[in-house]
Amino acid sequence: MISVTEALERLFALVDPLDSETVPLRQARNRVMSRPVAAFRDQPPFAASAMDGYAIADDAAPGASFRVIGESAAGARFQGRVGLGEAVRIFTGAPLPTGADRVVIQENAVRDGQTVTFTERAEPGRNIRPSGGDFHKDDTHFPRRALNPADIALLAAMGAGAVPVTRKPQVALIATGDELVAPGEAAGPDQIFASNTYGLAAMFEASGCIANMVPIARDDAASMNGAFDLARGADLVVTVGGASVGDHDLVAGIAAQRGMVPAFHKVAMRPGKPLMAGRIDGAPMIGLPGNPVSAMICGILFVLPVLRVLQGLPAGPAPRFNARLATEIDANGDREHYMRATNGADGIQPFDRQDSSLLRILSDADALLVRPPHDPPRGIGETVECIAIA
Ligand SMILES: Nc1nc2c(c(=O)[nH]1)N[C@H]1C(S)=C(S)[C@@H](COP(=O)(O)OP(=O)(O)OC[C@H]3O[C@@H](n4cnc5c(N)ncnc54)[C@H](O)[C@@H]3O)O[C@H]1N2
Ligand code: MOO
Repeated sequence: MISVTEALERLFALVDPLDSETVPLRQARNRVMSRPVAAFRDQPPFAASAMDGYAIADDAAPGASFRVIGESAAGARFQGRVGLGEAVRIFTGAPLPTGADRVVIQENAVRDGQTVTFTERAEPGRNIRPSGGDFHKDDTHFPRRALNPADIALLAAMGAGAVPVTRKPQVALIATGDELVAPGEAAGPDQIFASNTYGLAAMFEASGCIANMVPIARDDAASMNGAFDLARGADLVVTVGGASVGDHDLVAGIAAQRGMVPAFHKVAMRPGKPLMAGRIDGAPMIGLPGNPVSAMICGILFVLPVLRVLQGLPAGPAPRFNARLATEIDANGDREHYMRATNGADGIQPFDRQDSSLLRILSDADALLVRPPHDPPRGIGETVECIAIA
C-alpha cells in the first residue's frame, strides 16, 4: 500500500490545468483567474478629498478667514485654481482643486455666507487621497485562489468588465450499488438512501466545479458500463463504492476492461483504504470507497486538491494547522488515521466513535485530527496536526 502523500503525487501526475475562458465580472466569483488582469487607470485617478470640508492652499490658522470661491463634488470638479486665502467647498471623493494642498473637515469650520474660518490647523496633505494611492495603471491582479468578494471589488475598481478564468471542471459522479435508492424515492427493506454522491456534489460545487450525478449504477457490468458511458466527456470521473474486495465490488474490474490505466489501488489510510485512481476514457478517474465517511474524507483529501490543479492552482495537500490535544489518545496503527474531531477552546477533541459509516459524527466535526502511521500514544496538551473541514 502506498502512502497518502504518494497517492496524491500520482494523482497530480494524472491531471493538467483546463483551458481558459472569459466571463463577465458578475460571474467571476469563486472562479480562478487564468492570467493577470491589468488596471485600466490609476485609482484614484486624481488626488481626491477623503472628507467633506474645505480645500485650501495655505495654513488654516484658527481665526483666519478664507473666501469660498466654488465647490468640488464627486463627479464634478472645481474648474478654477485655489489661491492663498481662498477655499473651495469639497466633498468626499471629489477631485482636489488645482492649487489646494489640504482639506479641513467641516466639523472644524465655521461658515458665514461666502466666508469660512477654521477652528483647527491642517498640515499639508491632510485628508487627501493621492492619485494612484490604491493602485496604478497597469498594476496587475492575479490571486492564486478562487476569487472572493474582495477580489471582485478590486477587479471592478481596476475597470475589468470581464475576467479570464479557467474553465469550470466538469465532474461526473457515479454511485454504485444494488442497495442504493435516491433520497426522496421509496426505499425497499434492504435498500438505503444514496448519500455519498450528494455530499460530494455539494463539496465539488462549493469549490467551483460542475458536478454531474449520473444515474446510480447497479452491481453488474452492463449497468456500470452504461454509467461510464454517460460519464464520457467529463474532466474527472469519480466513482463511489464497489472499490473493495467483495464479490459485488466491480469497479476496478470493469474499469480495467474499459482500458483504465491504473495509477494505484489501496492507500495506507483510515478511512479510505480501498481508494483507486487512473485514467479512463481519456479522463482522470478516482474510485472512492463506498463507506460514506470514507468517501467524503477522500473527497477532501484527494478530489479537492485535484480539482484545484484542474482549475490552474498549485498542486498541494489539504492545508493543516496545529492544535493542542484536549484528551489522551492511544497509539495509532500502520495506516494514517484521519479522525473526526471538534476544535474548541480546550483543544482538539476526537470523537469516541470513528466508524466510517457514521455521517452524523462527520456533520458534528469541524476538523480531522491526523495521526501519522505508528504514532505513539499522545497526552493532553501535545501538539497534533489537523485539517479544517467545516
Ligand atoms: N474483506 C474486506 N472487506 C472490506 C475491506 C477490506 O479491506 N477487506 N475494506 C473495508 C473498507 S475500509 C471500506 S471503506 C469498504 C469500502 O468498500 P467499497 O468501496 O467496495 O464500498 P461498498 O461495498 O460498495 O459500500 C460500502 C458501504 O457503503 C455504502 N455505500 C456505498 N455507496 C454509497 C452511497 N453512494 N451512498 C451511501 N452509502 C453508500 C454501502 O451500502 C455499504 O454499506 O469496504 C470494507 N470492506
Ligand atoms: O476506508 Mo474504510 O474507510 O477504512 O471504512
